[in-house]
This record gives sequence, structure tokens and C-alpha cells, in this order.
Amino acid sequence: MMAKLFRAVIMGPPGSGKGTISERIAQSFGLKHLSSGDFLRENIAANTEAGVLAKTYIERGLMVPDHVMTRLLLPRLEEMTRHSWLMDGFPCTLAQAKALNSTCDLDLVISLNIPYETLKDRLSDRWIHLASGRVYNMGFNPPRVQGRDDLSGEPLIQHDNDQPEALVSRLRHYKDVAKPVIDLYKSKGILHTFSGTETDRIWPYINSLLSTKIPSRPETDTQHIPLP
Ligand SMILES: Nc1nc2c(ncn2[C@@H]2O[C@H](COP(=O)(O)OP(=O)(O)OP(=O)(O)O)[C@@H](O)[C@H]2O)c(=O)[nH]1
Ligand SMILES: Nc1ncnc2c1ncn2[C@H]1C[C@H](O)[C@@H](COP(=O)(O)OP(=O)(O)O)O1
Repeated sequence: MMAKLFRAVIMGPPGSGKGTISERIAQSFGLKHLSSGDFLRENIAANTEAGVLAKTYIERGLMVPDHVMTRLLLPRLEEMTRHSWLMDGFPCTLAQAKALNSTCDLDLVISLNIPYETLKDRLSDRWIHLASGRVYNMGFNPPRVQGRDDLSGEPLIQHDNDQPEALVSRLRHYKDVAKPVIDLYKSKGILHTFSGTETDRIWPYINSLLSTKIPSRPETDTQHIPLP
């Protein structure tokens, strides 16, 4: 009999640690970590129609329109019939959440609730490897060589919109668009919210929640993760 797959979404404001926590979940539970930012970067690099369109928004620091995001992501999710996954960065808006809903049933949504001061400190200290999207923080997870990506050795950059001046409006925007999405998942009974200032302190709670839902062993390419 085919084992049931596990599908989860992680939400939170910019800098809340979605990427960092997703990596830990992927490693501990063998879920595939899917990221909207990675899908966008892949499509931009491959010059797909959606990628070319998305690029024009991202270059201007804008959110990519819902219809472009759903056209790009939903077919990829539909293909994932053999893997449990955790999606980071999608859905961002109610329209995206409704579109996702029509494609698959989510088992769980993690929402990160992190104070503004913490986000500001983290993001002003965030360094990014543009080509891969790998992130570093000079205090929390510094690169092995200062200013260089651990894998490629290429230079790291900082985003202007990670600086405090841009952060206030990004956070306001996140709150406005995320609220109805959070309400939707709350009403479905699948929302779990975690609050705190340090990823290392939040992680044990997420770990223990997921341990009740998924066995903690890595998934191989051909296995499904059965639910207990
Ligand atoms: N000081 C500190 N930095 C952290 C902690 N957790 C994550 N970070 C860093 O904070 C920054 C933001 O974390 P990400 O995992 O990129 O957050 P995100 O929610 O994916 O951010 P977006 O991609 O902008 O939506 C990165 O530079 C991380 O290395 C923490 O507990 N303490
Ligand atoms: N679900 C979504 N809807 C609309 N735009 C999105 C999106 N997910 C990502 N984007 C856009 C906004 C970002 O400028 C860009 C890169 O995504 P990211 O790597 O998650 O970015 P960042 O860490 O800069 O927030 O893509």
C-alpha cells in the first residue's frame, strides 16, 4: 500500500528563520525543502517565460504577482508525488493559499512569530550568496572565510532591503498579506505558531511537534515517509 506523504508549509516575516529552520527539518525528517526563492532563481537562470517575468518584479524589489507564482510552482508541486515536502516562502497571499489548496491538502503549517527588534538585528547582519540563496549571519552562522560563500568561495553580498529603513515597510506588508492566510490555516486546524528570539530555542519545540507526526529518519529518493 502506498504510504501517505507529508506536506507542510513554513511561514513568517522576512528574517524569521524560515530558511534556517527548513534546513534543520529537511535534515532531521528527510522532507524535501522547497523554497519559492529557489524556484524563482532556477527559472530566472533557465530563462523560462515565468522566470523572465518574475525577474522584472524581483529586480524592482517587488513581490511576484500571484498568477506568475502559481503558474511556476503548482505544476512542480503536482509532480512531487513521491516525496514529502516542506515549502518555504509560498503561499504568501490568500490567493496563493487558495490555489495551493486546490492542488493539495496540507498536513501542517508552521508560523514563526519573531519580534521586530530581532528581525532588524538579524537582517542587518545577513549576508547572501546570490547564485544559490545560501544565507549567513556574522554572529549566528558565519561563513568559514569572511565575505565568501562556504561552497563556491564566491563573494557574499548584503541586500539593501535587509537594512532597517526598508524592513519596516516589508514587515507591514507581510502582516497585511499573511493575516488572512494565517486565519485560513487556523480555521483548518493545521496552524502551529512558534514565538521567540532565537532559532536554537524554538527548534526543540518544532522538532518535538514533528516527531509526533513523522518518523525522524531521512527519506531516500525512492521511499515515502509513512505517517505513524
Ligand atoms: N543571531 C541569530 N541569527 C539567526 C538566528 N536564526 C537565523 N538567523 C540568521 O538570520 C537571518 C535570517 O534567517 P533566514 O533563515 O534567512 O530567514 P527567512 O525567514 O528565510 O528570511 P527571508 O528569506 O527573508 O524570508 C540569516 O542571516 C540567519 O543566518 C538566530 O537564532 N540568531
Ligand atoms: N510566494 C511569493 N509570492 C510573491 N513573490 C515571492 C514569493 N516568494 C518569493 N517571492 C519574491 C520576493 C523576493 O524578492 C524574491 C526572492 O525570494 P526569497 O529568496 O524568499 O527572498 P528574500 O529572502 O529576499 O525575502 O522572490
